[in-house]
Amino acid sequence: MTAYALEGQDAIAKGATALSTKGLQKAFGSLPVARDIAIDLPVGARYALIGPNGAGKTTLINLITGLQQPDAGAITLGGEDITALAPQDRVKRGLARTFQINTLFAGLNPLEAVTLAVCERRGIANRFWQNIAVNKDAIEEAYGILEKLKLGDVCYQTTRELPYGRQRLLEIALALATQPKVLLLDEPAAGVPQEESGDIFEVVAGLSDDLTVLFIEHDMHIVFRFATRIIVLVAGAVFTQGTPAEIAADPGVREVYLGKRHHG
Ligand SMILES: Nc1ncnc2c1ncn2[C@@H]1O[C@H](COP(=O)(O)OP(=O)(O)OP(=O)(O)O)[C@@H](O)[C@H]1O
Repeated sequence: MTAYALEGQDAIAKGATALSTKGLQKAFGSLPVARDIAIDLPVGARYALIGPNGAGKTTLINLITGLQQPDAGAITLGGEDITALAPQDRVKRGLARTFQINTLFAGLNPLEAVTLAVCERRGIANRFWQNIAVNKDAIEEAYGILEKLKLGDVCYQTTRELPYGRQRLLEIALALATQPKVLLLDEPAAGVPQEESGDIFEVVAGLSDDLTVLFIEHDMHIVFRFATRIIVLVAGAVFTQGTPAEIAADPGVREVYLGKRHHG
């Protein structure tokens, strides 16, 4: 076996599909919210998922992460079928999403919070409070993540005192502590002043080429600036997908947004 093949067992090869869904179906009572959804995200993608309110964007993320179970269809991560796995087992295999920082993390500083998340991944979280010195490697890894997220300069400040945009970046840092291959971001700049939301996406765009990112965003300026490809969801189904230029020129997409315009 070549060295490349050995590496490939753990890393998803470049040019390969990182995440895909096939025939994904979900209904809440009589309301179908996922209708035969088939998407493929190649390794290193920076894809946007857009669509009018209630189109089913968050539901699709919930189905992919395992927070909700599909009625039919399959989800594969790096070629492995993960449809039946619990959310935490999907995280272990390299699927991460962001969550709003909880009150525990708000009282810590970013270095403590991300170190704790790194220790959790390494299975040494119970030692975290006992002897910080034994966690030197974890602290270094956490600091490296914070630097990537441009949070190195505030790593000792209490999280709840950080500007909101920086708290949102910390949420991404916490997700990166799980060493994901695929990162799902549901409106990562929500609540951040519009002039600062580009900074968050700038940081996301600059993350490793090996990391695959799918983000939901309502601000079309941001979507067209940062997405390499756009998937348009309407009424639970993929309406169309394409490059930003293709989507911008698509009269059908324009109609969806102008006809039912809620955002940007
Ligand atoms: N747990 C649930 N039970 C019943 N209906 C739900 C549930 N979650 C979502 N829905 C409904 O499913 C539809 C899709 O919701 P979803 O949040 O996935 O849309 P969205 O595209 O993310 O919307 P938005 O842009 O407003 O966040 C909506 O009509 C919503 O009211």
